Amino acid sequence: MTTFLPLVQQILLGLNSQSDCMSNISANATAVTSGTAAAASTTALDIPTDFMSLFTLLLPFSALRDWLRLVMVGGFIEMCRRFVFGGYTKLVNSFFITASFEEQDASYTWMMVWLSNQPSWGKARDVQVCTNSIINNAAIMLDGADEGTARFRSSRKLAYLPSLLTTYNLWYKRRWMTITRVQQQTGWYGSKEQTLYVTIMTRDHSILVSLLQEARKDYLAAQEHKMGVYVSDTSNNWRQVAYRDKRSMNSIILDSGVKEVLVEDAKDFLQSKQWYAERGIPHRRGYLLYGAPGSGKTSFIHSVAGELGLDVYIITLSRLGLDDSALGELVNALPERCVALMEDIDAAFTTGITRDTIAAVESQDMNAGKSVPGAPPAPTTSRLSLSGLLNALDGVGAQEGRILFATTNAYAALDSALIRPGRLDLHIEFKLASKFQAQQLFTRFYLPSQSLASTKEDEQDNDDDEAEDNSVDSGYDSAGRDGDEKMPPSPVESTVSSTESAFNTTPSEKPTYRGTSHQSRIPQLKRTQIAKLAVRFAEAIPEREISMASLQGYLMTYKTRPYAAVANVSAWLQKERDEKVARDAKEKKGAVDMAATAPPQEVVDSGASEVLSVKPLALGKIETS
Ligand SMILES: Nc1ncnc2c1ncn2[C@@H]1O[C@H](COP(=O)(O)OP(=O)(O)OP(=O)(O)O)[C@@H](O)[C@H]1O
Repeated sequence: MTTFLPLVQQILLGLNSQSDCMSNISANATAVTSGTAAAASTTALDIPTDFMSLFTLLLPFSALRDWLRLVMVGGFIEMCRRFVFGGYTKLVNSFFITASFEEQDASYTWMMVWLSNQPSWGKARDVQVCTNSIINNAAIMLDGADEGTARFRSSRKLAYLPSLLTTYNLWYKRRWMTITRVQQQTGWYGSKEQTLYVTIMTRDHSILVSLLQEARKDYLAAQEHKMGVYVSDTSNNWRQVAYRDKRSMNSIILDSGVKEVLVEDAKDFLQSKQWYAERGIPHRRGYLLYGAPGSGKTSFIHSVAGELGLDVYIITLSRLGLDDSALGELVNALPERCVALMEDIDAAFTTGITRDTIAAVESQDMNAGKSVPGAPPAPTTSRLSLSGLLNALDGVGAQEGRILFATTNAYAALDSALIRPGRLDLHIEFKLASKFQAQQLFTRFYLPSQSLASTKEDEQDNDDDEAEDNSVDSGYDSAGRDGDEKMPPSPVESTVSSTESAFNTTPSEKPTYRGTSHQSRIPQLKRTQIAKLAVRFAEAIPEREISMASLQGYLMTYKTRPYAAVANVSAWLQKERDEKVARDAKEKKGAVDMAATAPPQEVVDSGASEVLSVKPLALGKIETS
């Protein structure tokens, strides 16, 4: 500012003197020529109109010259500075390799797992502490040894994360390495994305490759008993939302052969990439699991994914904002080997209709062979079209190597194009529980945990068959004998405090209880006893009338009382039937009331009946019966 002031002053002074001079000349000329106004106006101030004349006008001012010199010298110095620093940065960078890991990409989690395995990272002095359960599995765990206390309390595990904007120094294969985590606003609903930058001092790319391989290996090792569950967010990116323990295949009880067929088929598919490529067949496989609600479709899919060691990507067709192109993008972004899961695939195109009404329409349709009034409305508000879904499943961009599982409770309502081989190759029906399933469920439910893993018969089982028929649940055999057997198990009621029982009793002494203890109720049954009870339980269960989920729910109320479970099952079944009759009557009445208030409706023509008609069984269809 101080540089400019003298310059401005000089320019103003110069202009004033020029203008004074001009006025004098003008005044003289006026006097000589008797002062015509026209003459005065023609001799106006000579204002420069181009750059050169402006430059010539300004050049005589010394301050301006100094200023120009300053600008040139300053510019030159700045140019040199940039050149030197730019060259230096380039030189330094040429000795480093930098990799960035976006939060929504799986590699970010790999790096977190890898970090958690680095001893030096555990000693970091500036960390972000986090209780997010997903990251917990991928960062330093603080309370891993605290499992015992966590069992009885709602507990969140603690983990260290690299602090934002802090640079950490580590050594990898004797190379210096820095790690920085930054967070940026993405602009969508204020959402933020995190990026991890890893810089390694090396010119050798194989070091980075080996780091990535190591990180992936660590991740897979950590995942051995776990399974990642991903869903798409509003920005249409896949996000890991859960990290679940794998569900054992043995815990799913289906009619014999069903599990084996599907698992063998899926394993064979994963190993046949070359076979598909040689024959020009897209390397994709689709399974449709259909049938009664609560028959184990979802549980089975999770179990299969665990068995195959694949993550599950849940595609929610009814997600807000999901249209054809978004679905296409999502499917294209699936990793090569994964399980994609579309639950209730029928619901994406039938709005305002419940499962029961679909089932009712199905049964009506199957009986009559044609459509009836009250058929489900045509797709209306969904932004997803059937053709969009079909394209996503097998369009050119559809990911190779993925296994698709779709579930539905309304098989007959599905379009034949959707369920044709190539899109959904194998159709498996899940029915209501058979006697066989009920028996297996009972057995698994009451077997002690250690026996669940073993397939061998307990060798000591044979000796106490006699006592079995006269037995009652052990809880009632002791203190709680007089208790109400229909009541679900109650929590521990003891006059002995937990501390007392833990520290003041010797192994020979047993704590004395006044009430009934949950602990004392746990039945100590042999396999043969359980097997006999299971047979009696299954005898009471009608074939294909109750879902496995309902049976499981019933057994849960008799968690530690197998004898009571068997004794009360008939009463429970009767209650279930009565409730169902009441529900059906209520629904029927609702439907009649609706029909009475609705405007007259035309009978749907054969076009609609095509959609609802029962489809011929596609190739590879399996029924669990
Ligand atoms: N065949 C089965 N074997 C073992 N458990 C089962 C079986 N079927 C259902 N269950 C139990 O019932 C519950 C519900 O099962 P699941 O959600 O898998 O049923 P679904 O067929 O997917 O139901 P929906 O069609 O309503 O989604 C789960 O807790 C599961 O453990």
